[in-house]
Amino acid sequence: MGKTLFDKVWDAHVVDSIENGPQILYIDKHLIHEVTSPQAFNELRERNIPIARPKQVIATADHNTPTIDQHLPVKDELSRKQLEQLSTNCKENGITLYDLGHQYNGIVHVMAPELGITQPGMTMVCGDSHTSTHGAFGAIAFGIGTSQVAQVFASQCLLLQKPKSLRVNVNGTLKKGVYPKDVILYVISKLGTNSGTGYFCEYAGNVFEEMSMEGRMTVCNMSIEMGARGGMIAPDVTTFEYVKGREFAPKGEEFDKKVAYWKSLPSDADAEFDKEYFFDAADIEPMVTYGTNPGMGIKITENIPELNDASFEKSLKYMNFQKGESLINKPINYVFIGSCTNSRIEDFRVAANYVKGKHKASNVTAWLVPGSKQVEAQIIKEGLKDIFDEAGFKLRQPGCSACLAMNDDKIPQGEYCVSTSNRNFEGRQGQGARTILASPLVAAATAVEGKIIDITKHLN
Ligand SMILES: CC(C)[C@H](C(=O)O)[C@@H](O)C(=O)O
Ligand code: SF4
Repeated sequence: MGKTLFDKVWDAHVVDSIENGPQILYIDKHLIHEVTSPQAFNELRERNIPIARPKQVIATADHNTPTIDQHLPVKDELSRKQLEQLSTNCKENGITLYDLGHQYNGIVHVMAPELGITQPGMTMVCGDSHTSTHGAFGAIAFGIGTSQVAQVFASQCLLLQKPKSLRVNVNGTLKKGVYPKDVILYVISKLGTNSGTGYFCEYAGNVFEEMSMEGRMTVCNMSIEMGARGGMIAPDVTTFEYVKGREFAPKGEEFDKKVAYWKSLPSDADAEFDKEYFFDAADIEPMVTYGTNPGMGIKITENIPELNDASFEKSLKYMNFQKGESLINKPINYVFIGSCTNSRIEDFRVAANYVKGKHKASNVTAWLVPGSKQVEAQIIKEGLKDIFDEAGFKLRQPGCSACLAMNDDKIPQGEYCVSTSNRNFEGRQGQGARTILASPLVAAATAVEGKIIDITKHLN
């Protein structure tokens, strides 16, 4: 039987196996941020264990960072301490940190791929669930808990049980106005938030083959929202072209050698998956969520389903939505374009293309938050910032921002926010805040109209 992409990368990293038990997997890259690393650093310090391979660890500050006035001292005391702690820990242990204000700073899942740290065939971990993002390159990348962060610090390895394999196939032609975010929201709405539990997912089909790396990252990012340990897409020419020439990518002959190896990674034609799903691209439309988990999604033209289920009803109550209702024309006061799902240059191009020549609705507070300093610089360089300025939007500085209420960017109680992030859990964007997940296009259109519109009727 042939091997899957996952099998190939996994097998190449097994250091040792325990009969009928877990395996020891070598980890190529360990990404860290301020939220989930302090406890692990403390554990090592207490036990007097050095970091095994500090050069394989890369740090950034993202969750607690403010998105305005980043040149000033961080106002919030807790956040400031958290960031200072990260800086001290990195200095003491010889770990490279792209701290607040550094030209390479950004959300961990945006800056690492953009620097060429993320490469096909690697094993990558981070104490962060959306590490699945890096699977877009054909890497095995997944989030780990704090005790595992300590394990990787101490050994550059992890003790793991091999997950089962799942493949999601999407073939056909996507309609106009349908973006990678809609594809993944659609898949999760069909499969549910537990469908991937115990599995590692591969996305296959011409829809993913034709996607940019930015789009693939958006898709893999949300693998965790269907319960999967991670998601991955076979590396191809699009991947190689993206990686080529980036700061930490292999260069010259070394790059060519790597490409030859990366070409051997895609799943064999006769590889078998434990579970497989097929979707038709033509069935997908711009999506919105109406509930409090990412699986509660509908096409923007559809109505909220009418289910008799206690948790469903609780969810609608939190959102203040009715069964059978349409979200079109719902007044919206907050829009967030950002997060590790949709804060890359392409996302801002989509938003800018829509808002060009239009103006932000007066009732809307819109946060446009680039995923990294490099994305921010690119937005300015391409003139997108001017488009946003003219349309009455203000571009903020990079960070996780309103994706989760860990910094100053919080959505007020009871308000709706159309958000390009990945989670719509209760209180995720602020206590009592109500999140509607959508693509950058739907978010931009909402900001211009001050309400949700049927975007399918507004595409030129
Ligand atoms: C804070 C961090 C541990 C968390 C995660 O693991 O994903 C955050 O990034 C999130 O998106 O909820
Ligand atoms: S942007 Fe959001 S989902 Fe991504 S790492 Fe930050 S908090 Fe987590």
